[in-house]
Amino acid sequence: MSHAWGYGAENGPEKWVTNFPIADGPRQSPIDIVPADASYDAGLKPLCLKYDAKDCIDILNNGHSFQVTFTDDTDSSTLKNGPISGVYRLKQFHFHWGGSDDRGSEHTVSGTKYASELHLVHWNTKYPSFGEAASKSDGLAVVGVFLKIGAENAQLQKVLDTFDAIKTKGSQTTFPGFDPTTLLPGCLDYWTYDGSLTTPPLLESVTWIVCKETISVSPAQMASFRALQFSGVGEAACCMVDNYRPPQPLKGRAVKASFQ
Ligand SMILES: CN(C)c1nnc([C@H](N)S(N)(=O)=O)s1
Ligand SMILES: [Zn+2]
Repeated sequence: MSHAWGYGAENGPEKWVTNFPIADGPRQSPIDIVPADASYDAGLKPLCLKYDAKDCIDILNNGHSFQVTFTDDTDSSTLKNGPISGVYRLKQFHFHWGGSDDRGSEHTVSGTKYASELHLVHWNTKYPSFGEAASKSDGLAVVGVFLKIGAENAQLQKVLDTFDAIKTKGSQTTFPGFDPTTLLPGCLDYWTYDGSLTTPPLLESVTWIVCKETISVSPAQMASFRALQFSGVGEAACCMVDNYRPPQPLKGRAVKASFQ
């Protein structure tokens, strides 16, 4: 790959293996979730997500997506229970989306693609930092939520209202006091499996927790996502669309369901 990774024909998901050979590893993400093949596990606990809006710091266009970053030096915004042991701290959340409403999610459900997918990224506090945790098989836990085209999402709109300030790569603005709980579906039934980061370095350190229930997003709101740019100031403008990795081979992994 001649330059940094991205989602274009020259540097996109099919090319990542050149610089990141783990792209062909045994526990890559995302995957196609087939509910009929998922086994109900009565031992799976309900998710315990407790977030403090005071931990929300800023929002950044990182050239691949936009991310909302949280202070993670205390256990005030955490994920517990579910399929994990111990306490995982919220680091950031971000989204993936398509160039049109018929695609954009990373995980799919029996082949169904959603318009977007929210990822809430957490790290295991048995390790001293996110960076340390990211290299451990039980280091990270990402909660995924599908965005389905429908009614306008008023809570999501609070995030979209910052977009004029983060249009181009590297731009950021303060974003205090946002509670990501408001982006979660009412029902927290989930599928879970052992996987990886879905962008380079594709580290195989993620316990994926994908919610069965979707949240809504309107077509107009999706158009706002697509007005963001992969490109930086002074570069040829390139709309931020199709920033998703397609499903990867399951390679014998089990997908468990927290519900019957
Ligand atoms: C360093 N962090 C927080 C992340 N690195 N890669 C991430 C991927 N975008 S994902 N989709 O969360 O695996 S998130
Ligand atoms: Zn992601």
